[in-house]
Amino acid sequence: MKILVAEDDTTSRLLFGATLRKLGYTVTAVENGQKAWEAWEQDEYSLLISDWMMPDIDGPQLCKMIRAEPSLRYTYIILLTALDGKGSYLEGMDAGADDFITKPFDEEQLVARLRVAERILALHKKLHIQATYDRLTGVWNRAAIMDHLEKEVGRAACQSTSIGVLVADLDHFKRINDAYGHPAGDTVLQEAVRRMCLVLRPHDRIGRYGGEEFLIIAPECTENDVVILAEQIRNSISREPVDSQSGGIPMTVSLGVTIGGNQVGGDAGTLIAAADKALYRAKIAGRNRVEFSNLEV
Ligand SMILES: Nc1nc2c(ncn2[C@@H]2O[C@H](COP(=O)(O)OP(=O)(O)OP(=O)(O)O)[C@@H](O)[C@H]2O)c(=O)[nH]1
Repeated sequence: MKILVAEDDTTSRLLFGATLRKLGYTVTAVENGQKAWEAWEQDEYSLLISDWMMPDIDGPQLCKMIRAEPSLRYTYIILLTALDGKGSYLEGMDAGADDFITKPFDEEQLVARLRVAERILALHKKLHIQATYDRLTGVWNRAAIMDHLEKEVGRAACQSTSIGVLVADLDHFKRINDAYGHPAGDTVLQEAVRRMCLVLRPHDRIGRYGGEEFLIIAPECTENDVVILAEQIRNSISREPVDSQSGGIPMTVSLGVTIGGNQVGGDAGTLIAAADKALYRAKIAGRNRVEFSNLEV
């Protein structure tokens, strides 16, 4: 676990650093709130131990700044205080701190506080995984891939780049369930994701958009690129039947694709609508195919 220590008193800072390192933690120790803020922005720290009183940015201010950031990761914050009084504890908690340690610190008390921090961080991570990933396939769930699409649309607008959006829907999936059973259908979904991931580029992202429907966001794609990527996905999926206890299960996919961003524009909703429209055409035209739709903006 990576810990950031912000403490302007040199002796106390060195002592914290040495004790935490001895306990097996990776520590970055800085001498004021501004440096702590810069370090926190640049790296991922699970825990911040910050002095209350520091020049410029003090402990509670630092807490507020960190809590104001829309970050996926949670930083557990312990404030160091020589103060003793209910008012200040509450002020620290209201600013976003999770716990306190009174200076000079007692090592056993520090270890106990770290145990609590680790427990809370583990719970937070578990909740985050449950809220972000699809349990069956392991890819992002609908909310997470939609969040990503919103961010990528914003990024494409700022940087004048294009963005490819692909909606992939397995064909006649109900028939697969009906013929081979629901557990076999689950296996097919998992294998479909594995095959799609094989052809995605490093910055492409995939999420489960519905039952047997997946949304893929492919940044910096031309119309040609996005169609090629969709064809690669289609080929990868239909290449060979999926192994199951009841024998090989043939599977195919239809894809609707579009591009937005760079000169074309479009918000998340318009992009999805265009890709959906193209998907509808692919289904009507016989499935196991790719269709492209322009944005209607
Ligand atoms: N095994 C399994 N089936 C699922 C899951 N989620 C949704 N389904 C099934 O997916 C099927 C989707 O059926 P439809 O929407 O009719 O689509 P389809 O049969 O694929 O037909 P087209 O999309 O038109 O090619 C339904 O039978 C759902 O019960 C899942 O997690 N596991």
